Amino acid sequence: MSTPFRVVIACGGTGGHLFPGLAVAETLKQRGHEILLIVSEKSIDSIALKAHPEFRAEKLPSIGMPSVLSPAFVRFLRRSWESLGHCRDVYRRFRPSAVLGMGGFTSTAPLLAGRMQKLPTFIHESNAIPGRANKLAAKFVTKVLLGFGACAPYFEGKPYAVTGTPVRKNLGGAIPREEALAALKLDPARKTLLVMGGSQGAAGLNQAIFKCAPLWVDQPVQIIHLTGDRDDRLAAANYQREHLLHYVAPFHHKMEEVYSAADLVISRAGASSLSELSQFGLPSILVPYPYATDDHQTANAKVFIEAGAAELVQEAKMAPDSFGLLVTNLLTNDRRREQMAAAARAILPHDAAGNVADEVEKAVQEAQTR
Ligand SMILES: CC(=O)N[C@H]1[C@@H](OP(=O)(O)OP(=O)(O)OC[C@H]2O[C@@H](n3ccc(=O)[nH]c3=O)[C@H](O)[C@@H]2O)O[C@H](CO)[C@@H](O)[C@@H]1O
Repeated sequence: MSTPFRVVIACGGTGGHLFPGLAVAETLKQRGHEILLIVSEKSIDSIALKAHPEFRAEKLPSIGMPSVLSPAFVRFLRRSWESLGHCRDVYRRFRPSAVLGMGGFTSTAPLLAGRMQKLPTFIHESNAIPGRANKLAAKFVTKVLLGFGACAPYFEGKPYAVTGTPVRKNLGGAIPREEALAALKLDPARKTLLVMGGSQGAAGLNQAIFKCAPLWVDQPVQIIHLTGDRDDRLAAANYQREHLLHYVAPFHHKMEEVYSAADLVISRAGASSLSELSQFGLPSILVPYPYATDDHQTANAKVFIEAGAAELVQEAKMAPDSFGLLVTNLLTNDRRREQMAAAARAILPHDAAGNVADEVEKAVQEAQTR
């Protein structure tokens, strides 16, 4: 246990930065440290923070970096400069001992201000291909923390540690399968297929699954489909017509229920989803979001494929017959699913939030004894 100190965590802009950042904040707070969150002016940040009144937070006017040739680039520079000044003011009062940036351009000014004060500074990159803001910040931070070891070559020559991507704390642990199925009003005698997009669903994936559904009708299969905002009614109507037992929701809050009920998962390959599949030890078929920056979801998925934890299917190649057959083959092959589940469990470091907190504590202790 280290002497309490103050940490800035810059984690605004998207759920992908916010939720892992909040998980680290909770862990550091439990260890007695004081936290200041720096977020963006976006509404998602304010909504997420409402659930965490225990943390102080500052908002920054940073925006994403446009092309250097775009007229918006001047505005970007002005806002970044204002953000840097604001961070320096805030640090004068808060007196942090370390700064952690979870990615995105809301992190850049806080990290730079930390660097100017010669504090230990960290970025966390949750994807297998880094985002632009992290590539830029890597040039001046003390250490890079990674969700996937596969990302390390992008930060050549830089000290790094593979911590995993922190999973939000309000995600409970596994519950007994029967209990989870009862909560979802599903049948314990059937195999359960869980279909999920990212935090906002996945329209393309939904359509592809609807086309496959008729193939599973005569089998002891049921489906949990988390559709996102738009397709829930369509999904329920589809499965009713096919007489396929189902639980459909646009968004499910108690993800531990659906993970504990599932025998096989069809999912996008976002960093948090993959961390959770590893934590719950679930076999999966990964269908990367085709328009993700630099196709980073395919790179994320490949980590699972190479470890034998998942199958990869690109959305454009999701032909109903072959995809339906792949699902059936996996659902009827218990041994293969068990092997995939064991591989999923072993693939990522668990307690990622604890690992990130350890790195921060270690660096602050070193800085204090110097
Ligand atoms: C489309 C896109 O570019 N997505 C990116 C976005 O993640 P995005 O937020 O889309 O996806 P993630 O897989 O990282 O996270 C999804 C989260 O939503 C939760 N969930 C989902 C469905 C539901 O009904 N209930 C629920 O709680 C999951 O438990 C998980 O915690 O940022 C990630 C981190 O940079 C990237 O890896 C993703 O590629």
